[in-house]
Amino acid sequence: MKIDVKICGLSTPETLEAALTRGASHVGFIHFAKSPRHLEIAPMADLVRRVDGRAETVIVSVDPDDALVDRMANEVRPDCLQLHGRETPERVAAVRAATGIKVMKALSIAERADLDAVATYRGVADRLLLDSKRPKGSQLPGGNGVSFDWTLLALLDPEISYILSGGLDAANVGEALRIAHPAGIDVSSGVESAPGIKDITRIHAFFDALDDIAADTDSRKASAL
Ligand SMILES: O=C(O)c1ccccc1N[C@@H]1O[C@H](COP(=O)(O)O)[C@@H](O)[C@H]1O
Repeated sequence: MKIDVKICGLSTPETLEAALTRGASHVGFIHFAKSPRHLEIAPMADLVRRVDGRAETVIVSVDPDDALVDRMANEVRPDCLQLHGRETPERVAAVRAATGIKVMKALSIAERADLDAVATYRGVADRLLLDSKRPKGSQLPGGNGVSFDWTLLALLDPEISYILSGGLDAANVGEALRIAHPAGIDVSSGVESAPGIKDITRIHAFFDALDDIAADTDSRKASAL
C-alpha cells in the first residue's frame, strides 16, 4: 500500500519543487514565530499558490487563536490546518467547523499513557499525526528531529489511522516502517542541512530510501508467490 509522505517546514520555491517532483502527497509550512522554519502569512500564501493542486498543502501552527485561524484560512487557503499545540478535541472541532478546512491534530508520544489521548480525537480530527515529545530545553513542540519508541504504536487500536512523525530521515525510515504501520510519514529536520534549511539532496535521499523500501517489499511479495 502506498503511504502518504509529508515534507514539512518548506520555505523556498526550490525545495518545494523538489518535494513535489518526488511525489510528496503533503507539503507543510510552519507559522510559529519561535521556529527556524517560521513563515509569515504572505510568503506562505505564495508557496501554497505554487503547489497548484499537486499535493495537499498544510499549515502548521501552535494553539492559534481565532484571528490567526481566520487569517490562515482566508489568506492562505490551505487544504489542511495542522494543530501542533495543546488543542482539545473541542477546539479541533471548532476550528474545523469555523473554516470548513480539514484539521490534522498532532499528538506527542513518549510513553504508553500518551496513547490514551489518541482515541479522544478520533472522528474529530481529519488526520492524526503522532510526533515525539519536545526534548528538555526545546522551544518547539515539533521539528526537533527526535524520534520516539515506535514499538509503542503496536498498543494502538489497529483501526486508528495515523501519520508517523518525529526524527525520521533516509537512514531510519526503513526501520520505522518495519516496526510501525502508519498511513503516512512526516519529515522535516531529516531533510535539512541545518535547522530551517531544507536540503534538496536530502529530500531526494529520503524519497530514494522510500523507493528502495517499496522495491524490497515488491520483491518479497513476488518471491512468496
Ligand atoms: O518544524 C517546526 O519548527 C515545528 C514548529 C512547531 C510545531 C511543529 C513543528 N514541526 C512539526 O514537527 C514534525 C516533526 O519534525 P522533525 O521531522 O522531527 O524535525 C514536522 O514535520 C512538523 O509537522
